[in-house]
Amino acid sequence: MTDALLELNGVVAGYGDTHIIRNVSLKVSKGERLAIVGRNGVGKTTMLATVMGQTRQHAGSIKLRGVPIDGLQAHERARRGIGIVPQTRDIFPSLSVEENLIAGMRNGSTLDEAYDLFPRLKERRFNGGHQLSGGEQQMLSIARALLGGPEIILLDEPLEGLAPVICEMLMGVFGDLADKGCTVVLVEQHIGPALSFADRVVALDQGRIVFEEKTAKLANNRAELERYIGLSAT
Ligand SMILES: Nc1ncnc2c1ncn2[C@@H]1O[C@H](COP(=O)(O)OP(=O)(O)OP(=O)(O)O)[C@@H](O)[C@H]1O
Repeated sequence: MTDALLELNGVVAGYGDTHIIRNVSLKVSKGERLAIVGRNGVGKTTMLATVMGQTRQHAGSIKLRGVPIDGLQAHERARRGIGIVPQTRDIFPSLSVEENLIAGMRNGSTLDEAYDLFPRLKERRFNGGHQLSGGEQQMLSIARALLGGPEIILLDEPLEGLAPVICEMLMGVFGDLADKGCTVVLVEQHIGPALSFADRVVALDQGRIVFEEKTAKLANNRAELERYIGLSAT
């Protein structure tokens, strides 16, 4: 038995024969808010994709609630409770907002859940995905993932390219989700919001975890974290 909701042990993964994720071991507890940070190209997206079963896993194991999920297809992992909001958002441009949402529905979820969360999507429900602003597309991608009823949600740079007011609103939504017991893994370049949101931060460099700390205890080693991410943590 394990108290980790998600557990990676010695995971090596990449695309084809390449090794991008190198010997990563990480436990994520139920209800935890985890931030994953790191410079461009260090493997953050690949790590989330590996959890989702979208890369080639060369070694190690991934468990959800103590049960190995290695070898499962992405849709099977989704059915077991892992949701992802990819950096590319991956909405269907030719479908309406409502059709995009219906594509993500599972477990008796309703459209109203999405519309209560993002009233803007209700106003735009008959518009095509391609007609949405960047912020609306991100709302749609998040709402669609949530309609799958995930127990853990992986968010890949959800604030990228969005106006500050939208970023603030989305961070509020992620906070509410976590307060309701959903485990949230947030990959973020905006280190300030990531650290205010998270209970724990992990930094990646060249596919390895090089730093791990509870955010409440960061005061003493924040400079070390900043060295790894190469950004001012503001
Ligand atoms: N589909 C792919 N096929 C082959 N290599 C890939 C693929 N996607 C990413 N890579 C490579 O994997 C490495 C890690 O990329 P990844 O996107 O995981 O990094 P990241 O930390 O998320 O970067 P960013 O912050 O820019 O999104 C990079 O060298 C990238 O070129």
